[in-house]
Amino acid sequence: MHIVADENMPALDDFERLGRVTRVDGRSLTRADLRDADILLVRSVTPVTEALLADTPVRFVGSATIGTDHVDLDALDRLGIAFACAPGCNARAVAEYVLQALLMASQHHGRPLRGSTVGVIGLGNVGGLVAAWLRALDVKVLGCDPPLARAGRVTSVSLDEALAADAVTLHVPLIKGGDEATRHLLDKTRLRALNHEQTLINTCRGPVVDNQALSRRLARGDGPLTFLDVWEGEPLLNPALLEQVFNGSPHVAGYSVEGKRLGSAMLYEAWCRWMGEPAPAAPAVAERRTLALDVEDESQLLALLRYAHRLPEDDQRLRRSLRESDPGAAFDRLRKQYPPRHELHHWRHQGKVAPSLRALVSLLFESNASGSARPVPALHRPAGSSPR
Ligand SMILES: NC(=O)c1ccc[n+]([C@@H]2O[C@H](COP(=O)([O-])OP(=O)(O)OC[C@H]3O[C@@H](n4cnc5c(N)ncnc54)[C@H](O)[C@@H]3O)[C@@H](O)[C@H]2O)c1
Ligand SMILES: O=C(O)[C@H](O)[C@H](O)COP(=O)(O)O
Repeated sequence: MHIVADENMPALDDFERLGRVTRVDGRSLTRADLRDADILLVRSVTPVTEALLADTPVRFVGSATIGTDHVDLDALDRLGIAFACAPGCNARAVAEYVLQALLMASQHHGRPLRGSTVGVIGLGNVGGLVAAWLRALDVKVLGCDPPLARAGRVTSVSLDEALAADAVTLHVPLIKGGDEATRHLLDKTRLRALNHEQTLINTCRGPVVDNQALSRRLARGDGPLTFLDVWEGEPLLNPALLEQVFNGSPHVAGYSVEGKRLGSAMLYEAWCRWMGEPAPAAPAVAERRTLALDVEDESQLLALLRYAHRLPEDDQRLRRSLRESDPGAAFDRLRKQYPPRHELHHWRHQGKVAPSLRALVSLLFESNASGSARPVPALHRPAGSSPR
């Protein structure tokens, strides 16, 4: 068995037991790399197209990501190739990023997060978790998810109602065309309606916000306090826009040690399911070390989140990278060499917690390593195909 895998995927031990693993640069991967490959494992930087896979022996493609806008599922269907991805694998990492951004914004605006309103656009794995954490803090969540509302799974406000909140955070998939398109969901008109008292956070996909229109909006000086983790045109971003945002990062909101490992493990689980083999046992929960910090107010809550990850450091590294001769390569290098960052549930919390923060702090440290909270891989089987 020959497995071709993106060089930025950790924890491929299970696949290594299955056969030979060749590591490749996901951005420059070509069909020639797949001439004798059975399995292809990618991350979000590899466009998975008919041109890449036609006339190769690949029978299974796995993407260790939540987003799948880089994958042409119809082409995989036509070619009879199974596809797996990892919904929810890094949802906690993104939710911690968003919570930290919201607390930074509250400090900047000089008003508490508790009691404010937050528009959460998209209430799936990430948005649903963000909403649950915020409700635990007595934040008024204006959740907007028309597809889930149509399925009767949530109640949804309109997009314009959600955009009127004190802060707005985006968690939709990138859908480039058709009736459900989310490309430029925040266009010139919607961006015009946001003001300097508000906060805008985008951690889903760059093109969900019209970046040119956002830059023009921010240039007027009365736009929202903006946090961008994702950019139109990655790995090249608009340097003027980075200058204008309050905090920028190189598409790393989901880059936790746990999220990346879980992404790889979920693909192996999907492979076993595809092959009709028993699922691997969930890894034993390691003994957790203690994180001793009191959380008696929102500034201490911010300090707690920063014990795990400091958002301003992502921002400083990204701004420095723009001074390099090849900023696109620098953006990718920041992602490849991202310092190990743990999700909070890696530790066991000890310390005084204000009664108003107890519900949230206990959710932040809840383990999802096993049981019903453990995310399940998605496996797409092309009609009539079989693994053997
Ligand atoms: N920056 C990062 O590192 C990072 C990490 C993980 C995920 N992501 C991105 O975040 C996106 C969301 O992740 P998720 O796990 O929550 O995905 P998900 O599929 O679980 O949830 C997406 C939700 O958006 C809803 N939706 C679709 N169109 C909508 C619209 N027009 N308006 C409102 N809601 C709409 C869907 O019904 C769904 O409930 C992913 O698709 C991925 O692109 C980024
Ligand atoms: O969709 C996702 O899961 C994230 O955007 C993912 O973390 C992006 O990281 P990449 O796959 O590009 O390494």
